[in-house]
Amino acid sequence: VQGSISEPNTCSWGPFLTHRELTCGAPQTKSQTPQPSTAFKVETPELWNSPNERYERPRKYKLPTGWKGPEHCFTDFCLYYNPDAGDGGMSLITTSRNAFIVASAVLPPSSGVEPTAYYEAEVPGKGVGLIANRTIRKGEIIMQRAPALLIQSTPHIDLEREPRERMYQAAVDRLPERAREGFLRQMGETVYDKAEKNSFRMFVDGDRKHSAHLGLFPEVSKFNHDCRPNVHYRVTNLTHTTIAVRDIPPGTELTVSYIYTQVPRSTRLTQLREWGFECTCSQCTLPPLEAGASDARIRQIDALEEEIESVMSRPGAPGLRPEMAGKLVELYRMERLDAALGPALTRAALISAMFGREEEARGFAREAAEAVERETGTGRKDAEAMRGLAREPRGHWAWGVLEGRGEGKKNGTSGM
Ligand SMILES: C[S@@+](CC[C@H](N)C(=O)[O-])C[C@H]1O[C@@H](n2cnc3c(N)ncnc32)[C@H](O)[C@@H]1O
Repeated sequence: VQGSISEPNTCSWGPFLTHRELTCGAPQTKSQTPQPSTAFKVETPELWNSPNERYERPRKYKLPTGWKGPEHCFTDFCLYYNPDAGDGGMSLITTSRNAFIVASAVLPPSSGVEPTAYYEAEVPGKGVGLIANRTIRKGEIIMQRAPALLIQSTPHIDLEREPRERMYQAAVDRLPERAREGFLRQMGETVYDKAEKNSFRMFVDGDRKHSAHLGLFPEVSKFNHDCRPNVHYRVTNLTHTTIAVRDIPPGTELTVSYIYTQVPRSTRLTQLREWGFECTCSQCTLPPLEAGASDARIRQIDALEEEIESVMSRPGAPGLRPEMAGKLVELYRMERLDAALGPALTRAALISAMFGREEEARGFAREAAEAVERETGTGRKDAEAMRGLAREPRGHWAWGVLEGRGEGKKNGTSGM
């Protein structure tokens, strides 16, 4: 599973990392527009005191008290560990610089809903999964966790099997008992296999060399995949956060998406096969007629987003129509793409504001702020901008710039 310490949405849709796909979030570019801050930049501002700090000359990386290592080195990569770090112990296989960054980071304490809000159970066709024990409300944080194990991608890919297994085994052995047991309960035969099947991609040092890591969060790894998940996850500042994107009734499985899902079913199935399993989620197993209708909606979403993007990039946005806003959001909702609503609601709010449709603009903007925050974390500029629009649409830069145009012109004629 993926994510980055920094840009919250970076990679945060494709879940478990494989070395087949090391480019951060490659397939997701499209869905991220129009929020520039969620583009696939790999930045980790939260871990540095000043923007320049990460460019300072290398220094001696003296690890804070409690950290041990280096051990079991392979070229630049060694094992470091601290039984008191994170949520109950952390092991790192990385460079001394990265170990310093991670060891010095101040992580939020583990949090989320009470442990009895969900339970583990066998889910037909998927292995073990997580089931809601009570209604989990949209917006509730289910788990916020630090990694138990971080492995830099280079040794994961380059190291030969035997020394790698020894190094990984040592990293797991250094974890306190609870974290070690959690790690070993993850799906997979060997330690390497478990890392392959259960890790999230993370970047500890922006776009610098050796920044990419596999992050293992044993509790989080019990979420199964669904192409229309009811839980969104993000990886920011070394922390993995899962959050409900709709109300989840008791007895329902909690799911995240391992891939970018706004593609036709056949593409999703192929990607998940590469991943090593045949997807049995409700969307993948739809009868042919419904699967066809779903694919058609995905194509419609694509076409509409492209059209909106294209017309909005031209002066006066010729061809933009107010009804495009509601149509886009409606398609997302019909497809149950609740985990990816932020950009669509943001677009809808802006279009409504441009045409001076106050109530619509306020409504979309309010929802957009919540969705963007769920998807990218709190304190983001995009969410703040949407809150501003919801509060005071008439004060927004987009307000009324296309007012009086487009009403009744349903077929793309701009009237400009
Ligand atoms: C990270 S683990 C999820 C937890 C796992 N089910 C377990 O028992 O520990 C990922 C694995 O779960 C299974 N899985 C997850 N989602 C699935 C789905 N939608 N359809 C079929 N198998 C799924 C696959 O075997 C996949 O490799």
